[in-house]
Amino acid sequence: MDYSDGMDDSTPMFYIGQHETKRRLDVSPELVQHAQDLGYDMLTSPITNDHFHTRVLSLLNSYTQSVSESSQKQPLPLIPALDHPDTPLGPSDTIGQLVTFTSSWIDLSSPDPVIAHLSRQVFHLEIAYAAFCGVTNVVVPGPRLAHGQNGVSQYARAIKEALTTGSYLQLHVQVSMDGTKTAADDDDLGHLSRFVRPEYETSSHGKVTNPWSSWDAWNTVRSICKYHNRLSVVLDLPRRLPSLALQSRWFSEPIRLLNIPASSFLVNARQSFVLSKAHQVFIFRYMIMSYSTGHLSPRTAEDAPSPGSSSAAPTPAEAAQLAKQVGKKTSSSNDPTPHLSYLRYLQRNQPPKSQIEQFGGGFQDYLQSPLQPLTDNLESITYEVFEKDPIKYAWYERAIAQALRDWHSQRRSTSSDNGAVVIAVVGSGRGPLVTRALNASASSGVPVRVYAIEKNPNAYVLLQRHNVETWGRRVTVVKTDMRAWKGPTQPDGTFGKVDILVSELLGSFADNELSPECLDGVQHVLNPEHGISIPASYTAHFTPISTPKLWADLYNRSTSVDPNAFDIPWVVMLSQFDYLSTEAKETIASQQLSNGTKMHHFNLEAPLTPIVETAWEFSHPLPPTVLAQASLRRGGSAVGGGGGFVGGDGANEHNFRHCRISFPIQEQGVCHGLGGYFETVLYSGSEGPVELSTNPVSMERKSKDMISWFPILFPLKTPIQFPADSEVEVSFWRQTDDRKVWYEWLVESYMTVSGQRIRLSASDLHSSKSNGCMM
Ligand SMILES: C[S@@+](CC[C@H](N)C(=O)[O-])C[C@H]1O[C@@H](n2cnc3c(N)ncnc32)[C@H](O)[C@@H]1O
Repeated sequence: MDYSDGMDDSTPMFYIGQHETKRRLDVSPELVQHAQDLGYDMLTSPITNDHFHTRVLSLLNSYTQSVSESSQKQPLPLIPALDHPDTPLGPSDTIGQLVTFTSSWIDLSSPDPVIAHLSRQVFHLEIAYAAFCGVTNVVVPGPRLAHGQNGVSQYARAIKEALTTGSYLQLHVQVSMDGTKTAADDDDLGHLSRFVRPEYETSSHGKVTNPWSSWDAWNTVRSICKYHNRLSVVLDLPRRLPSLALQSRWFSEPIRLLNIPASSFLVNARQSFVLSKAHQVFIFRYMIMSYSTGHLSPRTAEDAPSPGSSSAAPTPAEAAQLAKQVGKKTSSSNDPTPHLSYLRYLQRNQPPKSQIEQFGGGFQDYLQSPLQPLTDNLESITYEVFEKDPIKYAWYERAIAQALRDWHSQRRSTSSDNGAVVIAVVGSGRGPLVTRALNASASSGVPVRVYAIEKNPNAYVLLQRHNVETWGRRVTVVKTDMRAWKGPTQPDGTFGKVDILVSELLGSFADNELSPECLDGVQHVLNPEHGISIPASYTAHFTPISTPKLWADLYNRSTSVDPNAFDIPWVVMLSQFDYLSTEAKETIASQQLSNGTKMHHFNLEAPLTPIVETAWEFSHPLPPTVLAQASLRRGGSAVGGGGGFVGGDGANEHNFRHCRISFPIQEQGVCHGLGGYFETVLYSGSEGPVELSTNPVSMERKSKDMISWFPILFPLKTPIQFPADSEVEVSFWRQTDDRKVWYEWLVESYMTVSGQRIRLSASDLHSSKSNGCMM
């Protein structure tokens, strides 16, 4: 089968994945087996059938009649318990292979109290029976958006109540990606909304046109349900996908199932069902995410399940029909499951994973407390992971080699007696940067004398071993805190100076592993005339993000094991999240279809660029005056060094930082925290800068495929909700006393109305002081 051909805009011929309510077809284990023989993983089934539906309608009819005949107030109708003919389901060994649906003809968000009351009863009867049978997956049609916010809250309340039933039920709220019609909006004759009394009628037949309305509704539902971990989304993919901003927002949500209606498929010139390029890109991204977040259990490429698509799961009636056809399957044109075959084709032809996706497999959205290499001694395995980075060490080698070449060409004097440039790798770990310094010397032809300084006594053993086995005893290994090192010991017992200080003490937010404090403390060994530091400078960057998944994780921690969870900056490979502030609105591109028509979609070639701002910068070496003042405050002498690390109040004042930055917000959203990144200039000389970056805006350009650092998350205890076209203002502090360094952060939301700037809401002032880094 060839899916790659030009696409046609004609309407597909048949539908799959509609859950069956009209017929009573019991979900037997044989039927489930048939579906699996056809290559499906799951089967969809309604929880109740039209027998039950008819019973409820007749109850409503008799109630309406009795109200019209009697002048007295009638008690609200009560639906009796389910009867055996009301449901195709029963407990069985195969119940786990079902995706079940609650009735789409009820209206939990109805403004009419009678309809709402009946709907709630139907819903709770169905949920209770599904839980009793051992069902795990229940799809609930989303709220009717035309009923407005009140209807959504009412709907959310019912969902919250349902979540207390059965501790294994996963409730999936079915919403359309772009606010268009969903199953809940069906207006067939049996829908309860047809029976709404005139005084409660809303514009429910009016079209909801805001594409963000279903995301808004979902946001309300999950907020009211406190980000419950058994509550997720079934997303209906329309034929034309909405803006990339809205798509990207959905990616940050817990999507468990994609529903791809047959009407969203195109037919190509070879009469095969295919999806548009935009759909393919969306599905590929979803596939990566589903596997990485454990939504789907990965299998081998050949027999991997369809991508969580309820479209790929047939109904009992379809499975029975397809089971009859399967024997006839001889050629591709006779394929009884063409949509499923196409999804499996996409699955086999996914784009290759990036370095970071390969390396980070299993780490996506996994919260880790930041390393504190100054206080703690790292284990060998941690160093081993660093050393796998294909970029970081190569870039350091480039930087050192360039510095040596410049040194040589500028005929600078050196701090050694034999003209060799003195290099000290401070915080050398197991020694990879020492090896790179020696390589740089060899490649540039500039002789060096190398010192390896490390305070971790265990890593020190390996450094000594390397020196004997690999470096030919060319390196002087010293076990000490770099701040206590007095410099290279000279033959006369005095201490010499260093020409180039090489260090890698950077954390995910640049300075969070106390690189500034350590480098200040060792700067006294650096040649004051022309000594250089690699890195020369580093900057911390951040941007507001939405990350419901991580917020839910932190909320659970904060209510159980870790009450401070929201006051800790977490290192995390951000995966299921959305940038809230992006460069200007996206552009529209059009694709010419083979029948001549044009299909418009948001420009996939120009993805949205986040706005990531610089919080602050640190440069090394410090100007001598700043260092002298700090040293005096510390109680040491203004010249020389080793005056002790921890001193009087204000000794580290020069490493205090503060910023207040405003981010434009294009679309409505919820901020759950700040994503933090860094950039560093290792060396900038006659050949231009050598830089590393984890900043999403520059990482591709500066250090593509670097894997050593994940971003850092500064979370917010109370998510900040804001409207479209507003502003988020972030205040950030790097605080320090004479013992510790920590961060404080505050997020506020503003909107300008008729020229007046209004403060809408604000987060708590968060502080990581109790978890700060000891100096
Ligand atoms: C992030 S690791 C980098 C190790 C190695 N340079 C690499 O790139 O693989 C930082 C190293 O610096 C060491 N370190 C941190 N603070 C130090 C200090 N004040 N004095 C000496 N070593 C320090 C840690 O023990 C650790 O080995």
